[in-house]
Amino acid sequence: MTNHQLPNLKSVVILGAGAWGTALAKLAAINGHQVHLWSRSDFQPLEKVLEHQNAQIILSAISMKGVRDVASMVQCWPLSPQRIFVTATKGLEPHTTYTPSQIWQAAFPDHPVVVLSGPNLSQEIAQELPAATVVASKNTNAAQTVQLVFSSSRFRVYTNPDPVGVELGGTLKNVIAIAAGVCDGLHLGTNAKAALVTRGLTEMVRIGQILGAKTETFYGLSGLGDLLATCNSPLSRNYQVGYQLANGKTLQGVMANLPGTAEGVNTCRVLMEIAQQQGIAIPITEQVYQLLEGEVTPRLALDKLMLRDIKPEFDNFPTEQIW
Ligand SMILES: NC(=O)C1=CN([C@@H]2O[C@H](COP(=O)(O)OP(=O)(O)OC[C@H]3O[C@@H](n4cnc5c(N)ncnc54)[C@H](O)[C@@H]3O)[C@@H](O)[C@H]2O)C=CC1
Ligand SMILES: O=C(CO)COP(=O)(O)O
Repeated sequence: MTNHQLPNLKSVVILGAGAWGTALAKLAAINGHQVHLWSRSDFQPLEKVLEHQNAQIILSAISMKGVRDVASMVQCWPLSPQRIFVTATKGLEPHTTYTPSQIWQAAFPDHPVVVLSGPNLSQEIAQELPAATVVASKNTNAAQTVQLVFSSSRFRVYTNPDPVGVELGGTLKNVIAIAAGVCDGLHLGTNAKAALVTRGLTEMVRIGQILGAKTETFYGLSGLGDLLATCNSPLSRNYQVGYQLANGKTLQGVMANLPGTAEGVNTCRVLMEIAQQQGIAIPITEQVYQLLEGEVTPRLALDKLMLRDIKPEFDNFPTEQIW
């Protein structure tokens, strides 16, 4: 499929007019689609927007803390099952440990749900710098429809059949990005950063396997790709949290001045719940958690990671096949 087909223009409602919702609205509008960007401060109530707009695609770029409330609000309005939901949120719900797409799918069991996630720092996309992303769904037609809506010469969109894996890549890397910010804030060097990001990816795969993701997905754009972008850019709010903590700021002080949402802070807490329930080792996440809770200093967190028991690099390495 190419994105040079005759335009099949859609009506798109984007929920959440933060940095990411606004950038995505611009991408769809540039392609000629009819876009309504809704936020809770909109002069029109949500039900009026859904009624008047007759949206074929409803995309949520709401931060994690608001997803369930907004999904409940949308549920109050009758929608035919052809309407496609797209979720672009990168987070996990506390206690239920649901991903955003699981919340949308539970609220709308008869509708296709598509996850949109990738290395997509919104400021770069708003400047029309080139980027790529992934749209993932169990419903291939729905994923391809969303692919066409957003694809352009500036935004390359791939499909993927593993929505949980794509969603978790974007969510789990936020915690590693906080650690990467600490690493840079402490000026630990390139070797340390490479080790941290690589072991971070191992940790993401380990959690993903427990939560039903396909391992291969973590080596694609929505996993490794987003990990590299977020761990290497001061544009990332999660990276900024770590960087500023390493420079002696308090979490409260950092969060008060942060432009927008750093989902990694809450995701880290949810991951600790999952690790305790499932008995899996997530040492980097654990140190980020202790740092966020004020239980360790950045330097002590580093020492605790470096002085863990020595072990093989991989848990189940098939040595006989290698030698
Ligand atoms: N900014 C970025 O570069 C990217 C962000 N994301 C993800 O997209 C999500 C949103 O991020 P941003 O737009 O940057 O955050 P933001 O903080 O700029 O915007 C969040 C939006 O959610 C809305 N919201 C929160 N709770 C709500 C509620 N209860 N009811 C109605 N609206 C509510 C806010 O009003 C705001 O419009 C996050 O999960 C983030 O991880 C994903 C890719 C890129
Ligand atoms: O997810 C993002 C880039 O893909 C945005 O990262 P931050 O939320 O850390 O700014």
